[in-house]
Amino acid sequence: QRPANLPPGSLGLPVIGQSLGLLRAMRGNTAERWIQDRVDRYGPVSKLSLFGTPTVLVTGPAANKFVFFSGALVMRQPRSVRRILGERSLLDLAGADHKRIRGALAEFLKPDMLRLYVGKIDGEVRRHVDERWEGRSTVTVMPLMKRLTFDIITSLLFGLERGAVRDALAGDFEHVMEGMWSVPVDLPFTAFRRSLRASARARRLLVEITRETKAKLERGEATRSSSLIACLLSLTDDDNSGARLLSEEEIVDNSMVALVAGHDTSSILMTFMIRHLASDAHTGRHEHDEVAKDKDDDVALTWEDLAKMKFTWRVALETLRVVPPIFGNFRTTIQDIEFGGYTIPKGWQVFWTAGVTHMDAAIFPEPHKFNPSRFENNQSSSAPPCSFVAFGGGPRICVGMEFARIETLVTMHHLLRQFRWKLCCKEDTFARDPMPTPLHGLPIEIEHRTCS
Ligand code: HEM
Repeated sequence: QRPANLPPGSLGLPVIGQSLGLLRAMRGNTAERWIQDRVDRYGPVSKLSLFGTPTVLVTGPAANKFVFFSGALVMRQPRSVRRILGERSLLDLAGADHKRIRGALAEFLKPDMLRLYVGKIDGEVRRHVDERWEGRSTVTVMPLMKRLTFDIITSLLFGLERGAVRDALAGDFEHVMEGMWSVPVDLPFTAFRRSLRASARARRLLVEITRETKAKLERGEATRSSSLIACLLSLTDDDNSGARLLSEEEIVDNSMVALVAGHDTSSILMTFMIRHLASDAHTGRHEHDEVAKDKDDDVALTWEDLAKMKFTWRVALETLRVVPPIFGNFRTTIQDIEFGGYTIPKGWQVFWTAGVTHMDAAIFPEPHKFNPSRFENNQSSSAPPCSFVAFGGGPRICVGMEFARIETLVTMHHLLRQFRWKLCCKEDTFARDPMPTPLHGLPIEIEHRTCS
């Protein structure tokens, strides 16, 4: 029996609910408006039905905090995501199981390791600029940034260097994302079918890599810290039997998540930064010229150099505020739970989104104005907790946040030092598919800059 004090709103049509309305709004880039309209109509807590499950939409910092910290909510991906990425990744684990896999990922993303990555990322970015930007008058930013971030993550976390295998995997991952948020019916010509097929090919390759890595570990030719897969293979059960904790399937599922989470988000951040910087108003080129002043051109950036790029990181944070790559995400209740004076029944989804909070004028004055200085002093200290949620929050806050900072700063350094650019399209719009995708992939005209 349903509790009497359910949140206001309607569950809409059976199965479909409001899914098509939301997906249409995302493609038309009016999803923030769509959410705001619901908030205006029903308040910050309302019920609806998304992707086949009754759902409660919650907005605002207090709601974000509730979602990120409540022990009665677990992360559970929509069926489409689970079919594509796998059922056994950390995204669908809770408690100690989640902590253990997250710990393995965090081992590769902790400051000691990140410090070592800067030089390698610098090398990938330089090669990318030489091969794909140099000598051209126009480039299309979004596919280039996707490829760059994919190459960075595969080489650093999976030890997969340039060549035919990496090219094939990159091709598959272009399709993997397509059907992630869709009605999960496997029919010909649908984005969902294309995603499933691409995911199956990518998984076969990851199985091969896992087996090779296992053999290398057994022969003593690799160690736990050789790659993320080696680390996942080295996790053992708590009972000291030395038994491997994760099956091959679990290793592949978690690798799929790391690959998707580790490249698709930061590529969007860089794409939208390049879009904002086209107007030249916020480039902060000066700090990059200062960093370069004391170095030979062919010497790689260091961790210490990145610490001097404070303004550029503020531009990144402001870009993430205005266009958060992750629109929002779902949790599932494991018991009836109270929030905002309403009951959310056990088994319902809770849907948090970033946009409404990021555009709240009470937290971010003049929210439509692009103003990186609002992130001076570590974000405005007067803002309530969980106001800036582009990286989520609580125990599931993005584990790759610092990694994203490093690759973004290295990339922007080389682009800002070497080029000026302007947008080719007069109409400067984007759709969410489900990630923000600028019109035509953001073609820009570039010209070489004479560096000081
Ligand atoms: C600008 C870049 C990035 C953005 C905006 C971003 C955003 C997010 C957000 C919002 C979440 C939390 C989702 C939720 O709580 O519902 C998350 C989680 C996660 N992110 Fe990122 N991310 C970025 C880069 C990365 C990178 C580079 C990696 C890997 C190297 C990564 C790996 C992950 C993983 C594995 C999780 C799941 C953590 C968990 O459930 O414990 N992300 N990210």
